[in-house]
Amino acid sequence: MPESAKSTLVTMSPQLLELKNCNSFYGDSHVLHDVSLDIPSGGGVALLGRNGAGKSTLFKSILGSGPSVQGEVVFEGKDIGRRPVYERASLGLSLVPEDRRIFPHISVEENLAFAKRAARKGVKPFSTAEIVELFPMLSGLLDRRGYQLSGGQQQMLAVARGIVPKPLVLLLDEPAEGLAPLIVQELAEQIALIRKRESFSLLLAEQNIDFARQCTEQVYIIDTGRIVFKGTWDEFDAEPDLVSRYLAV
Ligand SMILES: Nc1ncnc2c1ncn2[C@@H]1O[C@H](COP(=O)(O)OP(=O)(O)OP(=O)(O)O)[C@@H](O)[C@H]1O
Repeated sequence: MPESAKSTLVTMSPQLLELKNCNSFYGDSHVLHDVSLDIPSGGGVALLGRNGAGKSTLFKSILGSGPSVQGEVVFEGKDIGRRPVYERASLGLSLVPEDRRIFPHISVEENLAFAKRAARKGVKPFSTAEIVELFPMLSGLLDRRGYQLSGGQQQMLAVARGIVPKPLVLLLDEPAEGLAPLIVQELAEQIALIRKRESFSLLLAEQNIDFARQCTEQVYIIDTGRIVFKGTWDEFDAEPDLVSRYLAV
């Protein structure tokens, strides 16, 4: 291998998305403190933390959709921290927010069709048939309007909509919140399966540890706006007091 190629390999980052020493503020309120987080290409990362710990603020800091951020948001090696939210989304970042935000007065099929507009240039989004194959729960619901769906069906639709544009990074903010255990299990299996078939990266904010474990390989814990743990699930399990210290309600 030529020397120049070797040095490129050495300096190339294996991370697709990185937050580097980010401090985020709502006005005078300092919410994220020196947060650094890496999402490897094709990797799955869970972000665990109690209510108010800063999970949604971290997502908004990645997308540039709320707090003011000091520090770097690096995507494919470039600092995108000064770019507007629509430009960051068009790079392949897809957020499924905590409140789902599906359109209540149009059909499931129309909700999915709408999401195709978020596909990157040159990328063919998933067709409705492909999405139904990935999310069998949505078959038979295509004509229903958003408001006619149960909470679990709405969440499936929200996650499906996030996947339609074939993102490079899917950002899922507490998708299991408020769902019945059976639906949570189905959602976990779908996400794990889709991750195996499609090679996108995942950042998953959750309070449901079992759900997060099924969908990801790495774990971060955030507490009062600071990252207090980073490791694999095995490393997480080796420190059982993490749960009582940072995650118990
Ligand atoms: N728009 C805002 N203006 C001011 N403070 C905010 C705003 N949004 C969130 N906060 C505060 O920032 C802190 C972190 O909130 P954040 O929503 O990021 O937490 P979270 O971990 O996502 O929790 P939850 O699951 O309850 O949404 C909290 O103290 C919250 O009150």
